[in-house]
Amino acid sequence: MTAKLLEVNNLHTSFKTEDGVVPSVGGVSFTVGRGETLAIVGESGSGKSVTSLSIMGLVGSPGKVTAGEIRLEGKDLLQLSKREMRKYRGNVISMIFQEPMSSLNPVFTVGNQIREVIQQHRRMSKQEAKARSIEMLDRVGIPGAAKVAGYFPHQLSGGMRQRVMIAMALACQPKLLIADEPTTALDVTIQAQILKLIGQLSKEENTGIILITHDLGVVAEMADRVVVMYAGEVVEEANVFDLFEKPGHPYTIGLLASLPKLNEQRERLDSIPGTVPNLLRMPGGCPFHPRCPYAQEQCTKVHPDLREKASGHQVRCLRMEEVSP
Ligand SMILES: Nc1ncnc2c1ncn2[C@@H]1O[C@H](COP(=O)(O)OP(=O)(O)OP(=O)(O)O)[C@@H](O)[C@H]1O
Repeated sequence: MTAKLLEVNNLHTSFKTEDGVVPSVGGVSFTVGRGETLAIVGESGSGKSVTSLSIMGLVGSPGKVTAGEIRLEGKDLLQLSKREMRKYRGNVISMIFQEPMSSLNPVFTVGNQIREVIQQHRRMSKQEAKARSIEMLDRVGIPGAAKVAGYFPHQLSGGMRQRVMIAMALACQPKLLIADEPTTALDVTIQAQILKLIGQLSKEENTGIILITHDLGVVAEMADRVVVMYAGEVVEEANVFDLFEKPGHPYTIGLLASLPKLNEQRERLDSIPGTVPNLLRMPGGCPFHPRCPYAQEQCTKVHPDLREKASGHQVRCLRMEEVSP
């Protein structure tokens, strides 16, 4: 059997702070296949971004990956030198961030910035790389790509800047694309266009995608499989249909209840009471128990393992058998 495109095994990433060591990611495992879209969902602070930065090799001091494996086509990225990792980034693995303005350089034209990425990783003349950058701008649906290549980032709208970021991220045909809240900063119609574009380009190139979002509507639209994170751990993993139809973790059920449904008029949406725990002062037992309507005494004492609910569907809950949506 050939290795999965990406295998993350028991990843631990923590930050040293004045108050103590923050265990942001505490033993996360998942896989992404070629051409597959895996969504990682969870409230703010659940560890989604730190997981993706760990994969990119971009966790900076005071953060550190302290244990685990991140295998891309079988090769453990955590064993690569900084120099080797730079060859992977932007090339084999790319990332699209929420706010393109913070990733684009304001003093260079967008065409130059895409060309630079291409030339960093491919043996191409300046002319060839320039042509490729215009071709990429065209592919992401930017009208008048040759002209726009000469624009500076501030001359473009938010949606156009995000298209430029996608063009840049895909210019070297990465095998894995990490999209961290790629559309949160955009208005709803542009969001839909950008998501469609990412989906379409990944299908054409068989790119694996990790989509990080707290928007379950986006998950339903885009994902093949879903990982739900809570307090730095995976609490549920399932294919997108099972997750929506037969959620097994009370936290997932809470997230789904906060999703507006079509043809349903409600005064206000349900949200999960309470907040994500402070990782420095985690409650004993199951980290979700203080907010969980199913919690019993055992939940305050025993930390649950992931268990199989059905084939390909895992849940980290002691009371999984009693939980129903
Ligand atoms: N530089 C840092 N120093 C200390 N703690 C950090 C740092 N970066 C992240 N953390 C902590 O790691 C935890 C996980 O953060 P992360 O950004 O991965 O969450 P997230 O699920 O992506 O949230 P969001 O949706 O808000 O981006 C948080 O408790 C956060 O406070």
